[in-house]
Amino acid sequence: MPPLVRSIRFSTLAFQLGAPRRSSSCSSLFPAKRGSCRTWNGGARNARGNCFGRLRKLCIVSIGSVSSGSDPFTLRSSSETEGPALTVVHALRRMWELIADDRMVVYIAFVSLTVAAISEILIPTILTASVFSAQRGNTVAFYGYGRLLIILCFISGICSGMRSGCFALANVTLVKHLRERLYSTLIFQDISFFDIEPVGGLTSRLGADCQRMSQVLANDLHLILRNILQGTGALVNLLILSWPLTLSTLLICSILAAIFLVYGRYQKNAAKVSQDLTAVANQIAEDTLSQMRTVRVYGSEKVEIKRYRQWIERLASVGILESVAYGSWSMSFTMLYRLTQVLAVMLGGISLLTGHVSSEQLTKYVLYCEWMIYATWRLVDSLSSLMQSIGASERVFQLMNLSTRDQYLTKEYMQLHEGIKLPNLTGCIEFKDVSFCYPCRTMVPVLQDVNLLVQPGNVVAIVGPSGCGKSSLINLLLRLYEPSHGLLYIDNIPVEKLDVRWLRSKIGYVGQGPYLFHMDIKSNISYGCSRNITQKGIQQAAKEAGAHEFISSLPNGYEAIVHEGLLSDGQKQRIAIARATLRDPDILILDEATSALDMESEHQIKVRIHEYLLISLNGRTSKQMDLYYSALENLLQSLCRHSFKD
Ligand SMILES: Nc1ncnc2c1ncn2[C@@H]1O[C@H](COP(=O)(O)OP(=O)(O)OP(=O)(O)O)[C@@H](O)[C@H]1O
Repeated sequence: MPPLVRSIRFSTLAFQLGAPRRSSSCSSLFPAKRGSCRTWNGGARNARGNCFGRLRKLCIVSIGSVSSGSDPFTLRSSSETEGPALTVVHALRRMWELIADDRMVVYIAFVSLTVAAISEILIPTILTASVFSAQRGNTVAFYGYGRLLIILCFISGICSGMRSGCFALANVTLVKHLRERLYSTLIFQDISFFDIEPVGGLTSRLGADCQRMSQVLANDLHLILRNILQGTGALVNLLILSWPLTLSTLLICSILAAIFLVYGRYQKNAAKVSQDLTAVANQIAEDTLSQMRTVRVYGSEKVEIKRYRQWIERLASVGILESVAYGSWSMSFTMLYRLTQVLAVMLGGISLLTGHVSSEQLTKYVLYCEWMIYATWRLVDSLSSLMQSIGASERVFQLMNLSTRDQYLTKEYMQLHEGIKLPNLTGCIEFKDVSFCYPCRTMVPVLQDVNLLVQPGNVVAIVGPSGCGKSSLINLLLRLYEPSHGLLYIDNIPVEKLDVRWLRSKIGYVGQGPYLFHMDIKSNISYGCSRNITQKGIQQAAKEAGAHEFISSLPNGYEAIVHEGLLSDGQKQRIAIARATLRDPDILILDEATSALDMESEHQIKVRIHEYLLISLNGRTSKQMDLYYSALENLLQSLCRHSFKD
């Protein structure tokens, strides 16, 4: 039996703008200033004459909240106010937790790093010894040192390779886990979260920010550890050679570290501001590029370029400040680095002249001095890069810290809370004194004291002016939001007690926007359907929604990948209808589901819903059937926007 005509018990809520007057059955449905609405239920028949033109939903993505807090000149980020600043230790601990299953690679990397650093730090000593053994004419020692140098070169080369490879591997794992965890957290967020978080910002966190964080293991951390080891080795050797000379080098290194502390903090803030600004710029670009037709038709290309430029200019301002800071840091570093070399030669030369050190010791000293300052430079450079990565990670961790929506709360985030699953759903829906306002606009009541009863097998059309709250009723029924006050019952059970996934699997929903996923048509039709679906079943659903013909004419038929421009809005809507009916739902919700269809297609859908109802009402008395037909007729007329003009 075709899915569309198979269901026995169902309620249809069909939504269409219409009569702007209050009916007795929903006298308290909407606040007076929002306009009135009418619940069409069985006997109500004259909705048609009172229908008036509809206004489509306008979605404005506000970026003000994201952008205003990001000040490129003081380098203060909006996210600073959202909690205590993330410390390096805390960020590293979080990353360590994320790669819990792949720590072996990191351990191998650490061992390789240590062996490579030790073998490298021995090289100046052996190098000096081999040169001076040659000077003394000690051939045996010279060749011995030579062999040792070759072995050390091999060891350091092999271990360095293993170190870099293993850290890079750990890095790939880290990015994968980061994105996976962040994506899972975002997917399970409350719908109201997406009302306030711009999608462009979130994709930027998933893309650019996670990638920036990946530098932590692959570059920053491994270079930091390597240079700490090499610097410490150089320091020990210097102390053995001459502690007064070492102290002078240490003094310069301390000045370098102090300058870095200031610079590093600045870098961290700059990274955060850059990430925020990039997220806003991405959001604008995404907004504009996805609405290209509107932009072209309204000739607002230049306005859009200006809007985008405004943000990339701010981003560039931050970049300029960062460059100035980096230049100042480089200048200080180079001056101090050269000063160390001069000091080493001057102080070392004086010590040599006074006979405190030998020429061999002085050579070793100069080599280790060079080594130490080089290690300090690489260390602070990597630390500054680490600061940037930590800055970028702050918002990512904030998002990852968001708790999962209550509905889904369980031990493991992928499992759902166990609620009631009824053996049979009759489809009795009741709104009892329901009031509602959206969490992001708590001062604006959308629904007030709504009372509505939909009996099993009934078709109910809710009509009312645009923005009066029809879709909001559906949002509550689908449990996308919770009522601020009152209760919603399905089969006399409060909806919050029902298993949310089970409930949704019983509902077929066709929304206003014909949105399809970027996957093949077959998968789009069977999307979210838990029962076993055959190709035949999919085709049957498509036939009933009037979609089979145009799908078959596509080059790859049901395998064709949906992309922008492949299908018209009406065709997309028919696929969405096929998706809803394929589920064989107990409750079917059509929220302006045929708005993009032509008159003929709409008529076909009308006929099929008619057939669907006939099967549903099988076995009822003729009186009920008559009442039902007349009610259905009115509903279908209100569904058919073309018939309004007749
Ligand atoms: N996600 C949201 N966040 C905040 N307010 C919202 C949201 N969705 C809708 N609203 C507001 O709630 C009110 C009711 O919107 P709703 O979409 O339910 O109206 P509607 O009757 O379905 O309108 P239409 O017929 O134009 O689709 C509107 O004022 C709208 O601005």
